[in-house]
Amino acid sequence: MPDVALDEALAAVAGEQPLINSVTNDVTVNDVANITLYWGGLPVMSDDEREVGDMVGIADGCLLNMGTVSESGEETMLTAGRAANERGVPLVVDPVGVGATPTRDRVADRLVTDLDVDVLNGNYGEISALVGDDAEVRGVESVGEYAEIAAAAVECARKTGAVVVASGETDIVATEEATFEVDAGHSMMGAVVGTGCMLGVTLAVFAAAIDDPLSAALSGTAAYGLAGELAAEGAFGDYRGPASYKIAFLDAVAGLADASTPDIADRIDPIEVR
Ligand SMILES: Nc1ncnc2c1ncn2[C@@H]1O[C@H](COP(=O)(O)OP(=O)(O)OP(=O)(O)O)[C@@H](O)[C@H]1O
Ligand SMILES: Cc1ncsc1CCO
Ligand SMILES: [Mg+2]
Repeated sequence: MPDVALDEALAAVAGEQPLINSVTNDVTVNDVANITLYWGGLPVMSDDEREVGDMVGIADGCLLNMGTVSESGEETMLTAGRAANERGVPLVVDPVGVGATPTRDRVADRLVTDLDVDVLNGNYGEISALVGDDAEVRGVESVGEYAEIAAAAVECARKTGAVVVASGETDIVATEEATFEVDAGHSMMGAVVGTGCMLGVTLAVFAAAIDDPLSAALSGTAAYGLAGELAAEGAFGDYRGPASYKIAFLDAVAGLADASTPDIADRIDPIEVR
């Protein structure tokens, strides 16, 4: 098992205060910025082709989220990703909606082929689609059954060289060599648009502060789920539905370091994948 203590991970983030450049979608950009700050990082959203390489060059982490990608945005993401690779800046890719349309399939393929991706996150449908498994992605939503999701995540790790986080009721974290189930989170997280996008930038924050991408992915995924649970328990105020839950969840992220939380190691189980 890699090293995954929650207090150490949060202290590493606080110590680093990593600057994260997110090239992300127009839908959840503000949530992605705020959660970066609430973890203890610094957000910037440069997405101008002329500037983005320089900004990523001085950043500590980079997120590429193709949720509303355009023709020019595709080139901007590749420029940002190449700058990250050249400068050794940890790179996270969220191939939002891959599997839904041929355009998204092509963009996602370019991102994972042309770039060295450190951590790749997507919902079950997206991870399955990336490796050519049967997947039902309607717009950006994963629908359908994914009995083989762990095998798909391992195949995706093999194909991309990234640490893969397949999000859903149980999150799967996979490398070519090892696979883990992360049992943290709450069903309310699935009722809020953008929890996958915010997981992506969370992984960038943790990867910027923790050298080993697998430790970063495991601790980031588990910490994120714990915040979701604390919010659902009402530890950050009562919620009345998904909109107020989102606020409580963001407060839980900001307050996680000071909250009394169970450690994350017992939420992470190595699993065998055929
Ligand atoms: N039923 C559930 N139980 C526990 N956690 C959940 C559940 N549904 C979603 N989550 C959590 O919510 C987060 C987002 O996962 P999800 O797979 O819904 O992302 P997504 O489809 O990419 O979201 P979006 O496109 O809205 O950003 C993950 O951390 C996941 O663990
Ligand atoms: C709804 C939606 N459409 C494109 S990106 C996005 C945000 C959630 O992935
Ligand atoms: Mg998503």
